[in-house]
Amino acid sequence: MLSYLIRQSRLLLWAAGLASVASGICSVLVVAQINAALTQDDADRGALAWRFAAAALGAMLSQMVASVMFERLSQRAHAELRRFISARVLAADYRRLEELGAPKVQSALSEHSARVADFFVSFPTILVNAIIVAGCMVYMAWLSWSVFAAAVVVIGLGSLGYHLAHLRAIRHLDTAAKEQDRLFDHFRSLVDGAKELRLNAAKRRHFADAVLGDSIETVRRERAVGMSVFVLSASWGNFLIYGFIGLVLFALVGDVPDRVKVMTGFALVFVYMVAPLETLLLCLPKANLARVSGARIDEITRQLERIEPQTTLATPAAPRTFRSVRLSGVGHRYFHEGANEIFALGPVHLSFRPGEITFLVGGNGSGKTSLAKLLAGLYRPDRGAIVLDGHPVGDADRDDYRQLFSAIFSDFHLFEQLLDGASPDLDDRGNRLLEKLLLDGKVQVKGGAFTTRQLSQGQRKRLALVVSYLEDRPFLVFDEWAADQDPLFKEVFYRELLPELRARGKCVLVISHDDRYFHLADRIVRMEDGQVVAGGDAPETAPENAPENALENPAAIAPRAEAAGEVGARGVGGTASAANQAAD
Ligand SMILES: Nc1ncnc2c1ncn2[C@@H]1O[C@H](COP(=O)(O)OP(=O)(O)OP(=O)(O)O)[C@@H](O)[C@H]1O
Repeated sequence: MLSYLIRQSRLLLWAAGLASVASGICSVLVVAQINAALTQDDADRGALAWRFAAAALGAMLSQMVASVMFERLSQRAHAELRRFISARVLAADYRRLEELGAPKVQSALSEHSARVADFFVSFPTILVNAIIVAGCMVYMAWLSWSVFAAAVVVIGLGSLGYHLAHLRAIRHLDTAAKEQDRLFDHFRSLVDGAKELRLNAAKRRHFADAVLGDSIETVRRERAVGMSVFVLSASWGNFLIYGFIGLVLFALVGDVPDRVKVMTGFALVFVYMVAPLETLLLCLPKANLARVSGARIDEITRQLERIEPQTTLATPAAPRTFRSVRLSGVGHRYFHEGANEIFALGPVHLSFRPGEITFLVGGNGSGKTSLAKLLAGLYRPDRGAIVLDGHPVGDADRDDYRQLFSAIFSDFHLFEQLLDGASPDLDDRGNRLLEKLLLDGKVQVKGGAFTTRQLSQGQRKRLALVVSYLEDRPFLVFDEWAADQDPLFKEVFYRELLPELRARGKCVLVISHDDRYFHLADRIVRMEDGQVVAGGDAPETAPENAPENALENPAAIAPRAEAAGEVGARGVGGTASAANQAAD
């Protein structure tokens, strides 16, 4: 990731790097002028003063340019990373995203990207100080080769110690980065579970001490150990420098010519070099943290690798239609790592056609929502195929296929904006629907956005229904939509809205536990333990040669529902309407 960003900003990085090099060189020149002024009696002091002033000015200007450029690089890297991760998340296979979980994505978007961006801010510090140290070395070599050779040995030893320490530190920083993803999950629980934590003091204490506390502590401990190792190795480097100054002053500089100049030069250079070297050694861990974070982002985004190309349909595309959607032996498996068990859904054989209302019923955990996700193309089938108008839906066209659907799952999300592209009558249509759903006193659509989302759960679900209506897709999926509605609105939903959708030719899949309304369905599909036990197509009647519109042959459907013991399961069209009237 880091190398990708570096490649992306190569030009700017080069320019900023050159400015840093210039700043480093100017700083060394300043020291050289100081040394000359201190030790050369016969020097032209006027020329020396000019050179000193030029070097100081050059150091300041190049430092300014480099810092501004690196700041821009850092901001650009941060934005680039956020765009890159968001794009990966948007394009990711939904199931993979579900498996990865929100906290990891959150931590990649926030902390890890901030660390990587930080690297670009610390980069000039590293570069400038590295140049100063290198320049000082060159100056020392110019003063005396033999002493310089000794300096190289000392610095070599320091670097070796630093490298060994570095390997150890990285291990701890890695552990901290992984634990931090879990910590983000706990942070979410702090807010999402606020009610539960307030209602149960023992649970709150356990969460604070054992769960959240442990996680915070692990991150603290691992990061503290990792960073301490770095800091200790920096101090070891410092000690080597002081040792070396002593060695030069009291042992190495023998009777060389210009003894005073060499000794003063070395002492001056070393004292001058201590601060940059120290900064360098302290900044390197930041670069390593950035590397660890970059690797973590890589790992997270690799798991989000896109499998399917995204649709090229423009957002306000005309609503598509379909003649039939058939699940032909489709199946999906969840592997539960902790419990080491598998939940297997299917193989399911089911057909859907426009103008048909199907109720999907069954006990908790029987697989209704999973089947709805499979049907809507959110999950790739592990087996079998989804056949749209006689053509199997593959990876290449699954995103297109999904555009047939509008779904309200129980964990639905309400966006503030309707996100339906600019449409002059969007507000009007939205407000008319709000009126129809008795929400006009609470919320309005203005400028393509809801004026508020601070509503009760049932009201929020009605807002989601408004969004669904506005999307005007041919296939609607309602996952226990009515569960949070009051009896009055349940009536409106089952007896008015659903028939109205059917009359408009919509295909509707309703997941429901409201058995008093089951008789209003055209067909009831029952699930048990991941299998369709009633209302599905028989595998042998599923193939392509089944009548394209089974609605023309309601008898083909009704007996299956009845066979499943669904009291009141009806045929479709006129039959259902008559049944409804009778029930009313
Ligand atoms: N995101 C998931 N990750 C792993 N396993 C899952 C996931 N969602 C569901 N499952 C598994 O699939 C089974 C069926 O879940 P599903 O939500 O499809 O049932 P459901 O019939 O809709 O239940 P309910 O009526 O309670 O909403 C669950 O028992 C669970 O083991």
